[in-house]
Amino acid sequence: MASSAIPILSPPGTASTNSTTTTTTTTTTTTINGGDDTSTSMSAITTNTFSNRNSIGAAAKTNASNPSAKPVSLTNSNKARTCRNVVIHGFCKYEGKGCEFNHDVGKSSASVSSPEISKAKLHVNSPVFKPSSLSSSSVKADAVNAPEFVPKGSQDANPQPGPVYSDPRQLPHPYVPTMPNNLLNSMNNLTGNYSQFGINDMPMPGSMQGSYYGEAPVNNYYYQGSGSMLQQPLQYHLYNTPLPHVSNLLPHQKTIHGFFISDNLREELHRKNEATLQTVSAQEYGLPEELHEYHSLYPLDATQEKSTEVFGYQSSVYKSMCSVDGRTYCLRRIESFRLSNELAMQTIEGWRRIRHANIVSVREAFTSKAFGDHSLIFVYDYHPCSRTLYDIHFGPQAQLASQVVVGAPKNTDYNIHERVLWSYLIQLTSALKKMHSAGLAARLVDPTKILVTGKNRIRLNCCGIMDMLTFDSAPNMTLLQQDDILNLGQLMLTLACKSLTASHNISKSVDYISQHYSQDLKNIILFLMSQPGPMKTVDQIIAMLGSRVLQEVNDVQNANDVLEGDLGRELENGRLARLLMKFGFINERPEFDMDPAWSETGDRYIIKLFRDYVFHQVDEAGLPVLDVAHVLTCLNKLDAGVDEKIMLMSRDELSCLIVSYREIKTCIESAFRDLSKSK
Ligand SMILES: Nc1ncnc2c1ncn2[C@@H]1O[C@H](COP(=O)(O)OP(=O)(O)OP(=O)(O)O)[C@@H](O)[C@H]1O
Repeated sequence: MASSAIPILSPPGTASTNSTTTTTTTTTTTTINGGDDTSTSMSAITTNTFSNRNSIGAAAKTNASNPSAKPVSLTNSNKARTCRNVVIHGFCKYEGKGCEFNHDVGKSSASVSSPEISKAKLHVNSPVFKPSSLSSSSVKADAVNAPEFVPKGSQDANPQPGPVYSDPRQLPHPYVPTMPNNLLNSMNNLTGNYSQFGINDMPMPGSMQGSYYGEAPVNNYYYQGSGSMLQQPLQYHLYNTPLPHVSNLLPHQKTIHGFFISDNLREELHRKNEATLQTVSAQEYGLPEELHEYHSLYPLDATQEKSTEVFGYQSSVYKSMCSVDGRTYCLRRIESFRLSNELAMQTIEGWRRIRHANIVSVREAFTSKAFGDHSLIFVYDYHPCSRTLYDIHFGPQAQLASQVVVGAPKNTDYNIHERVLWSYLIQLTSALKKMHSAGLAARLVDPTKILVTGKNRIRLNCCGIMDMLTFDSAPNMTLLQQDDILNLGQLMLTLACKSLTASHNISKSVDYISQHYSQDLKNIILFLMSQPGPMKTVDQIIAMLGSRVLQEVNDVQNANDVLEGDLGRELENGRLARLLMKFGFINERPEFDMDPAWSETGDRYIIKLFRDYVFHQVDEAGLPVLDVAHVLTCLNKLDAGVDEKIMLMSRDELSCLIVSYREIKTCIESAFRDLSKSK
């Protein structure tokens, strides 16, 4: 969608009402409930006809000034009055078929130029008429069952010919949808584009359905038609950010984006869902169909190259689905490793108990021959779309960025921002604290084994692997914990200097840090890398972090507030979704309680008319009006049960009801209660 800024006239009370009193002066009003419309919750107005079904938003007049209004019968005196259909729509389809009003508007210049007509433009967002004298309590059933008006003499075999408009300017303004043209166009475009995404167009079966080997299906997606579609498209960009020329709205106006979570977050969540659901053909990729309790393996390694640097063995990583709990996990396979001592398996138990925000949780470990060799498999929590710290700061993209800024002055984009470095340090220290307190050691504080699972959000990965791989050598845990601290220092040095070889020349690296970062950061890195004398502990690091921890807590809480705001907006949408579900349960239900007409009678009839009002409006050409803002506004008002009144029109255009959102809400609740009681 190129642009989806929809100015919405809100809040309800601020809408102008000038068109409401002027469009209704010729309406023949019939008050259903004995004429006592001050105590009537809903007025049913029966007119000779309202053409252009559901072009609602025009106001209807109730006889508010006359509380004891009685039904008015049509008499010959009406011949002197201009037919309202002609006034609103330019023609009356009952003209010559019994409609008694005057259709000879062409000769009456007053009726053409009257303010009545100029203000009678029907409009989805037109403010609705809110009669001051009508109270709203509940809808009387007899209002719904009120007899429909049938014009006298409609069966007349010799209808009088009505006036013919020779000059189109005499016709009143046609209905103009309120949706901005650009939105309408973009919606049309979208519809067109999505029609291209038929299953037949996607040559995916049996092949990888993702962008795993960087074949850039994303480009295909954005440049549709320029290549084959490899990826099931997601509606990431269904709501683009508003274009500048439509985003300068008045304070009381809202864009469509105001109703939903931010684009970035929505896209990120979509991407994560997509990544979690991606599959490949096991046969094609030489993967086992099943591995212990896991199936649907999907390789996560970005390259085919397998290094033995970290573990001493080749390893590979897969996403997979657990057949026991249906969840997605990450499997790390240590290839060609034969477990000689069964006791080594017990080392994983300590790790299974660790739950920490900066540690990728370990689920279990097992051996398998499913790959045709002796493999050791570790199962971890799966974090979709995560990348390693190495990828982010030393991967091809980061290198490209560094080339641009070679020789750049202090604190340019080339260096990692100091606040990010402190954040990493605090998170990793927190993870180490948890492990060391549990008598464990990370043993892998390495940029390739630290996952970045969100913005500056890191987690230590691959915990427990080294314990099992080196079980026989019975390593000393105290020394391993000292190594963790040393490795943390080296990692920070590497990141601060943005160089993988920073630890080869420590004095030069420290010089670089003192030039580009604060004294505090340099001191803490030096402490981490210093020889233990006698022993360094994580608590000492925490003491040195000092007030930086407070800064981190503040940042985290701010981020939390933003997410809570987004959650709040989705909560609103959740309410609307529930309303729509209730509509679905009630509307067009073929039968309930032995009554085939249940969904068409009583309260349900009003609900049906309201559904038409919200979703089935048409413009003057009979084309559907697809105004998302109108739908959202109506549903929000319905959910809130506001007293604002709207006019609902029957599909045969012979009768209409004036009813408040509060009353419709009561109808829905009552109908839904009936349905749920029947269970
Ligand atoms: N728990 C996990 N959840 C989700 N994705 C993961 C998880 N662990 C690893 N990955 C993904 O798998 C990819 C490969 O991980 P791996 O640890 O093998 O990194 P690597 O850089 O390839 O290291 P090595 O050179 O040792 O193979 C990572 O980039 C990451 O996207």
